[in-house]
Amino acid sequence: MGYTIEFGGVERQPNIRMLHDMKEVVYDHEWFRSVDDMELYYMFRHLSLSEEDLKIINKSHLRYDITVIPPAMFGSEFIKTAGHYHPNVPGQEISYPEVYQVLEGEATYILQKHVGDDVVDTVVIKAKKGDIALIPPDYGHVTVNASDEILKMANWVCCDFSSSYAPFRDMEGGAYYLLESGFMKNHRYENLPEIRYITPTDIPEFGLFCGRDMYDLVNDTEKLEFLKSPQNFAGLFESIINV
Ligand SMILES: O=P(O)(O)OC[C@H]1O[C@](O)(CO)[C@@H](O)[C@@H]1O
Repeated sequence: MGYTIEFGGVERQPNIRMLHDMKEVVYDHEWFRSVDDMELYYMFRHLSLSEEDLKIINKSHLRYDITVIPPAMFGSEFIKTAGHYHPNVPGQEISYPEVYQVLEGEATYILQKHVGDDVVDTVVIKAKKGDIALIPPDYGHVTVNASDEILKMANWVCCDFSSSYAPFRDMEGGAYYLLESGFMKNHRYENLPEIRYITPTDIPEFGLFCGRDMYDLVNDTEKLEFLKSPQNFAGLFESIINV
């Protein structure tokens, strides 16, 4: 099967996340056992509109990706990404952040912050077309498509690290599942905080504006410095996540 997109006049081939990749993290294990493997979502990584842009992006140690998540249910749970954390920036006590923009459809971003063994903060950002959602340093994150439309979203991220999936797998998913009936705590996590809801927002300091295509930052990659050196922007991240 597969799914392709056209970007920069080129047909792009995705990495495909299969249902069986999600064995440990789905809420409804009974449903999981009752269905065959299937394609879930499509990840188009390292995109650029031109060769010139690609040189700039690579030189800047950045990555622009598009992810397409068609609507689906995992039994009673809405389709979601596997969930991952980013590692710390070498030599720093802070992990790499990321920024998403919804290109089509609606996204529900579920963020969780770990301190030691505990999740100390859980944040939900509901985003629609054009909206910007920042994943600050030290927040693991899952994207849910809780709609009946295709979700297409883009991200800018530093390309110098690999994501860590084990914390989500080990806990059988994120801190909260999003079910048809609403958010459900994952009881494998102890003392979970209640969800805080924040809204997508412009971040002028990073050149990010809801409704303005963030791909254009390829022409102003200094604005994306926060993705590589988050330690220099800690105060700003705090003010964005703690509104
Ligand atoms: O890596 P996951 O958790 O499957 O999430 C999917 C999306 O997240 C990213 O890895 C960026 O964090 C995208 O490249 C990818 O398409």
